[in-house]
Amino acid sequence: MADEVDVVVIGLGPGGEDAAGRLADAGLAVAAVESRLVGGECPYYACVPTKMMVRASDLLADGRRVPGMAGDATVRPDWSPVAARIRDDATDDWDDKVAADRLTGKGVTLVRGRGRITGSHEVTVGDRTLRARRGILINIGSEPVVPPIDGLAGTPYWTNREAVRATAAPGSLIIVGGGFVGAELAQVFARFGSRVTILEAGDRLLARDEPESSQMIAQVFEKDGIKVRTQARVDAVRHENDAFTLHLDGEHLTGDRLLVATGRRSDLKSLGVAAAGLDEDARGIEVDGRMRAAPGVWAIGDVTGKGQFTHVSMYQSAVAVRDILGQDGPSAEYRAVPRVTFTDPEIGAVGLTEAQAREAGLTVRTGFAPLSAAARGWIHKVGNEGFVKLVEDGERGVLVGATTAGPTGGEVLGALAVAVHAQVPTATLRGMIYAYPTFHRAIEAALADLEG
Ligand SMILES: Cc1cc2nc3c(=O)[nH]c(=O)nc-3n(C[C@H](O)[C@H](O)[C@H](O)COP(=O)(O)OP(=O)(O)OC[C@H]3O[C@@H](n4cnc5c(N)ncnc54)[C@H](O)[C@@H]3O)c2cc1C
Ligand SMILES: NC(=O)c1ccc[n+]([C@@H]2O[C@H](COP(=O)([O-])OP(=O)(O)OC[C@H]3O[C@@H](n4cnc5c(N)ncnc54)[C@H](O)[C@@H]3O)[C@@H](O)[C@H]2O)c1
Repeated sequence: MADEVDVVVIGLGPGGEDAAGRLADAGLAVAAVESRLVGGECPYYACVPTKMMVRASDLLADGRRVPGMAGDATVRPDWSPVAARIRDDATDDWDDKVAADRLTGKGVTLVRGRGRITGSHEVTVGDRTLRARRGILINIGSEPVVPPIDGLAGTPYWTNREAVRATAAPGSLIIVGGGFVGAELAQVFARFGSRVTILEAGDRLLARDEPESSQMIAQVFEKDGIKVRTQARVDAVRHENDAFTLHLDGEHLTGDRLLVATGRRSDLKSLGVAAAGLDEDARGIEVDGRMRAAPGVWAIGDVTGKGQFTHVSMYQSAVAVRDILGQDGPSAEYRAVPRVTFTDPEIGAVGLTEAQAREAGLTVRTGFAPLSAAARGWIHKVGNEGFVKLVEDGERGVLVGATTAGPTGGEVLGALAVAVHAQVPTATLRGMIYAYPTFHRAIEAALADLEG
């Protein structure tokens, strides 16, 4: 006999965990199905542990910046406190008891195992069938993509999941993929002493960002001793005698560890979405402004393709919960999705890049200001790489995108995320007072550049 509830949540990433709790708080009977860890990728394998790594590598970098600025310092990297902090503070040794108890404490029925949609309003987990009176909320997230490179599958390569469990910084590390994961982890391990090489198939690092961001990070990485090869095509991978050998472009490259960071995808087939009337061969699940994917089916998080970020998953959770509870509220809006690459310097970005704005047919005007030319950048001196770039819809006189790169680029982004979200006229932004001497004062200089 089937267990009857109001809502079945499949997958407990940040959004699914949040939604299950909120729906239970609202008095609904909720079953939440999770095959791995309650909380999903972010707390155990992604955002939190990698940002602990970043924090540690930033400390090393600042220590190395002391000479010539503040005296002498000798920096001797040691990975063990980083590994211990990730194991003990961030992940409880990859044990989700605290999160699971928190959820069941709200009255949610936690069902461990892989959920499969087996009919309208029906989910099967092992030999258990769950019937959802109101519907199913899908939050299955995404899995690392592993490219079909000859020999790779049989080797002990890392994805982010193994990288965060590292107990030592490898002597040498080859990273395939120069996007978010590749860039953040390349710098972390390089600053802990690993010889790092990035192999990127495209023609630049961080290809989703402005070309100026790619150019800046390439220069920073060169100073960090990171080797970058773009337009790299790995033909084969071998693992012998504890070392990886990669064959590419007629050469070979060896390394102690290999990190595959080539993007992520969602497995719709094994979820059985066809039983809910959805296309199982699609890249993701299409949702409307209320997160509805089909009658009685909602989806949130990476699987929706609206930005693979925890804040998007959480934002969509609130929208889906409102709709499931029959409450009114604004529909989802993605005009101002913020994103931060936590390299040093950080690269904050929101909305459209210049190229995307042009592709959208807008009359684009841009403004650019390097941080080094701003008083705070000059004061900061070593480590002051960065800039502010603004993308304006010239016809409407509002910003549609912005990039803030610099020592606190992710924080400076806040101001411009508000501007893009609220469509604040650039004339109004120009009339503001920007505190002296802050990094965000470079916004004023970029606005002046935009005016020409
Ligand atoms: C290395 C790395 C660093 C990142 N850093 C950041 C960052 O700094 N900031 C940021 O905003 N984002 C970051 N991200 C992205 C972020 O981790 C994800 O966007 C975020 O986890 C949201 O994903 P989600 O809610 O879609 O689900 P996920 O976190 O992917 O969780 C989905 C859950 O569903 C479960 N599941 C899947 N299928 C089934 C099934 N059939 N039955 C039962 N359970 C199932 C999985 O086990 C998993 O626990 C990072 C990602 C990576 C890889
Ligand atoms: N700070 C953050 O918010 C943060 C940090 C890490 C990850 N994330 C999220 O996780 C997602 C996944 O990150 P990611 O870095 O894996 O993906 P990504 O899409 O950012 O980058 C993948 C890169 O791999 C390259 N690539 C693909 N196949 C290749 C091949 N065979 N050889 C060489 N290069 C190849 C691509 O050209 C691309 O540049 C991101 O989309 C992001 O949303 C966010």
